[in-house]
Amino acid sequence: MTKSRDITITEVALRDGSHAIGHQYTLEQVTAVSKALDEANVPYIEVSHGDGLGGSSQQFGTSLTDEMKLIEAAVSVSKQAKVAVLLLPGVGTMKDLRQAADIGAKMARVATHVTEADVSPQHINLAKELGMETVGFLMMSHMAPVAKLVEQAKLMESYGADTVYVVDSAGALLPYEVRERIRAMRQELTVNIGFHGHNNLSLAMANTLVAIEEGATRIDGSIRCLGAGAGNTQTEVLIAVLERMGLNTGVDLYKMMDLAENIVAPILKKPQEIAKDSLVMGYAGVYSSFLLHAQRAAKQFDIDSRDILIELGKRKVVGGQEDMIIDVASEIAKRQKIVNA
Ligand SMILES: CC[C@H](O)CC(=O)C(=O)O
Ligand SMILES: [Mn+2]
Repeated sequence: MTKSRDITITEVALRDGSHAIGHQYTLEQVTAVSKALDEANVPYIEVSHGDGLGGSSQQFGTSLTDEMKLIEAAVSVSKQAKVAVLLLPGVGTMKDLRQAADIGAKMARVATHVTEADVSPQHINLAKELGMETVGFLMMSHMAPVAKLVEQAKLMESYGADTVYVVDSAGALLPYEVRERIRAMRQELTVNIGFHGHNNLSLAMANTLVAIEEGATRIDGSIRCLGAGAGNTQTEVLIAVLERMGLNTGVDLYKMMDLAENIVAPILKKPQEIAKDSLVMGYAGVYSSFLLHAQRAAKQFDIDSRDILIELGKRKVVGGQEDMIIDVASEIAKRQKIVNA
């Protein structure tokens, strides 16, 4: 019999990692990764477009493969793992959620900007009606003070979320900021608390451990750091660290290392690292999913991608405002032309 898990891992490479590869997952890749994750006893595998169900578009990036086909493939090879989907109300629809449930997704993670939990009740309710486990996912958590975050988390709890996540979308939170957020949520909420980090400031692991110390039991990771920006907390490393701490995830470390090395590494065009742009994202508090968009815009306008990211951070641009990246790039280019004239 499997020992009960102290920490429940959701592997997000097949969703968050979609940003890192321009949403170009193939059916073969998703099948191979899901099968190996299932065999390693990972309990939840998230599969969707990087921006969640319905994200495939010019604005966010067009998927190579229909995400429903990818979800179906993951479900078909998962014997014990449950497949999760992400949904941003306004991007994904009720119809998308029904279809995902029909083909076997068992968990719905309903994501909103940290101050906009009130757009999530219909989707959380529908997920519950469909018999799915529900998660409220408060993105860009660094942008709200602790009291506001707790207020929004309580709203999601009141709508029926089984778990509420602090999501450090920009990889901008410092360990003490994670501590105060998770501690306050633990005091005020009765549901599970989760943490989703990004490694732009090399703090994803430290932040995850602080979150666990303060009572988070649901943790996201991406194998080989295959996530947006510099990636997420690296799942196989986290499993090793938690084992050293005497915390059981139920996940097989050797199988995860083999999967990372043999199947996931070849998917990455180059190894994940904290390069200048991802570092600036953490520093300036910019959405990790903006990375490739900003790099493309920098090329188009022949300017420094860091200038775009710094300006996006100043303007507090949030998910869904990807069109601002081009606006900002074109303004910077014009300004620079005038200065250099
Ligand atoms: C745009 C959705 C986003 O990638 C969700 C997420 O993983 C995050 O905010 O970190
Ligand atoms: Mn993320």
